[in-house]
This record gives sequence, C-alpha cells and structure tokens, in this order.
Amino acid sequence: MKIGVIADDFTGASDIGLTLAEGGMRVGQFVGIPTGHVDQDLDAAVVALKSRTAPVDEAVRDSLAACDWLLSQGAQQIVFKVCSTFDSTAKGNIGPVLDALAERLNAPTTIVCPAFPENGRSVYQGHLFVQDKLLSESGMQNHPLTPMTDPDLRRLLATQSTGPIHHVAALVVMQGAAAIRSALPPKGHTIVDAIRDADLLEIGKAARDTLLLCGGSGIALGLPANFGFEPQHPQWDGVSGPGIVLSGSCSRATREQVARFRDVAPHREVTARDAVSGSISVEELVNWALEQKQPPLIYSSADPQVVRQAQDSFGKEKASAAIENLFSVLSRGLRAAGFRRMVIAGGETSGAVVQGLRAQQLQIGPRLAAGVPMVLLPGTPSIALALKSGNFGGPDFFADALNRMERQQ
Ligand SMILES: Nc1ncnc2c1ncn2[C@@H]1O[C@H](COP(=O)(O)OP(=O)(O)O)[C@@H](O)[C@H]1O
Ligand SMILES: O=C(O)[C@@H](O)C(=O)COP(=O)(O)O
Repeated sequence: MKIGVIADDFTGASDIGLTLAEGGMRVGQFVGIPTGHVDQDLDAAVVALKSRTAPVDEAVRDSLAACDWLLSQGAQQIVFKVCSTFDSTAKGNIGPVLDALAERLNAPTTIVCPAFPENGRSVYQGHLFVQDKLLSESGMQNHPLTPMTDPDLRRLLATQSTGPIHHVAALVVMQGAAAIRSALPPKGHTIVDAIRDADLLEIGKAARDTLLLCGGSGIALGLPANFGFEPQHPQWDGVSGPGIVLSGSCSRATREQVARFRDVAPHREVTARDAVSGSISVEELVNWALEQKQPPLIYSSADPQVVRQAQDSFGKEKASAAIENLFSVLSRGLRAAGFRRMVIAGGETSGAVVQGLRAQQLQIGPRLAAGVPMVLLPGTPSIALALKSGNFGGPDFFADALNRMERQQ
C-alpha cells in the first residue's frame, strides 16, 4: 500500500476515495479501524471514522489507531482527510489530531490545504473561501454541529494546535513544486494556498517526501502520480432494486436539493421532536416507503432557525444523536425491506447509516458529482450508496444519483 487516509467522516472518506481512484489507484474504503491484515492488493486505503464531532480524546485515540493500522499495512504516506470547509468544533478536532499524528509519525512538517476548487473551495492568503464568500459568510456559520465563524485558517488552526502555524502564499504556489518545497519551513504545520487544481497538483508534487498531509480531497489530486499511477475512470454498473433518499443534512445545497426533490417525489419529514420523543416508528416509515410507486425522500433537513429552536429545546447533541440514530435504524429496516439504492445526504448522517448497515468495507465506483462517488456495499444482495456531503451536488442531485445508481437492463 502506498497511501493511507484517515477520514474524519464518511462522506469525506468516499470523496477522497474517488480522487485516489480517479488518480489510478486501487482503493479500499474501510468503515472504522479494521482488525488484522487486509488480504487485498490495494494501493490506497481510506479508514472512515466518525471523529469530526467526537470528543477530542476519542478523535485522537481513533485517528492514531487508524494511523497505526495503515502503517502496519505498508502505507508510505498518511493523509488526514478533513472537510473542505475545515469543519471543526470549538475544541478541535483538526488541530489535536494533526498534532498527535505528526508526533506518532515523527513528521516535523505537515502541509495543510482544504482547497477543493471544483466545488468552489479555495484558500487564498490563508483564508478559506466557498465560491465568492468567505467561509464565515458561506452558510457554514449556521452549521448545526460545527459552525464556522473564522475564515482565517492560520488563526483557526493556531487555536487548536500546539505547534507553530506557517503559511505559503498563492504567489509562491504558482511558481510550482520546487518553490513550494523550498518555502516549507522545517517544523510545524503550514497552510498552503490553492485556488486551482493546477495548484493542488504542484502541492502534490512538492509533497512527494512529506509523510503527513491534511486537507480536503483536493490535497490528494497530485499524490497518485508520485507513485507512478495514471488517471482512470472507475467503472461499474449500478444495482437493481428500489431506491430512497435519506437526508439529515441541513446545509444550504442539501436544503435546495430537498426542496427540488419534494416537488417530484413522495416525501416525509421527520422533525427533531419526532426523533427525540420516539413518537415516530421506524416500522411505519419503512411501510410508508414500501407503498410508494417511485423512490421517496425521508428528511429532517431544516432551515437554521428551525434547527436552532430544536437545539434550544432538546440540546444540540441530543437532537443530533436522536436524528442520526433514527436514520441508522431506519436504514437497516429499509435494507431488510428490499431497498437497494440509497442516497444519503450529510456526513454525520452517512456515518450513522453506514454504521447502521454494519458495513465494513465499501468499494468506490464512478463519480455521481464532484466529490461524490457511487459506492457499493458488497453482499447478497449488494447495496449501492451515495454518501453526499452536505454542500455537494447540483440541485437535482437526488433524482440524478438514483437514476445513475440503477443498473440498466
Ligand atoms: N431538524 C434538525 N434539527 C436539529 N438537528 C438536525 C436536524 N436535522 C438534522 N440534524 C442534525 O444535523 C447534523 C447534520 O450534519 P451532517 O449529517 O454531517 O450534514 P452536513 O453534511 O450538511 O454537515 C446531524 O447530526 C443531524 O442529525
Ligand atoms: O471535503 C468535503 O467538503 C467533504 O468531503 C466533507 O467532508 C463534507 O462533510 P459534510 O458536509 O459534513 O458532509
């Protein structure tokens, strides 16, 4: 194995899995830390954790365990995959995990860059932009679990990390890999600007001998070529069987996708109150879904003021956990009822569903949208999943993805 990835959520794991697969690597996506040796010829392994919003100690412990496992499988370079909007709580977890990984790997210097230009995320002068808005004005300031109110990544990481934080500016990056390499200080974490894929490719080249990198999936764009891999398009047909959309993301893009899909598909809303009080039965939701003539939508996605009210009434963690648990149990019921194509919106929500389905390993398929591959949960029968990050995908993503996931007869 050449590259080992520790992803702090499940949508992020399939996002970077796609980048590496499109870079020509054989990639395995693992749900949690595998035990034992993986008897497969993999070029890259992505360990998906649900550590983004976990308590700091737990996130550090799990990330180190994932790192140890990846090293034991022969990984030569480690990527800590975080969100392209650098999602973190007030306590971390990006800084503490990065510090711990750097220490474990004895990596004096790390490159940090969450840019993902294809999805509108760029880093300029150390600041993170989403399209033409600073991170803190992009809608991410209202995220239910990780509100992002500081767009200056140097300042943000400095509050989370014990090490010195440096910066390599876009003008240096545009001079290419050699200039980037010589601008990297010998110690500490360095935020590197990137506004184009070309910048990320040069950062990738510059990182050939860097043990530890941290970023969105864009940070992996240039890495497969360092090991001699050439771009490819992952292929496989979809699966046959009923489809459904489960949406627990309250991000802007998802709310638009929910609104669009509600116009054309049967839909049921699950409120935070329903989930916390347990007044809604999973069995009843599954039966309702089975009665529909076309793929339905079950969603808790709500506007920021509704989420705020729910959090004020029930507590942030309690509301989130109750909704995630509902989707987790529901996904199991849906599989038992015969559903074979599932589009899941939201990183935490995807984590809950994939854990609910007791998945251990997922196969990365072709891209459905930038950062969103079709993934296969092998079994008899297999299930096709789309784990969609909250802010990824166009307005008609749900309908498009369900169609693309269906095997053509
Ligand atoms: N109506 C709601 N009220 C409160 N919290 C909600 C509601 N709907 C979803 N949530 C919670 O918000 C979080 C959304 O996070 P996530 O699934 O990662 O979406 P995204 O990918 O957009 O960040 C989840 O923990 C989810 O359970
Ligand atoms: O890098 C990204 O933006 C995604 O891969 C990701 O991690 C998104 O997380 P969610 O928005 O919580 O799904």
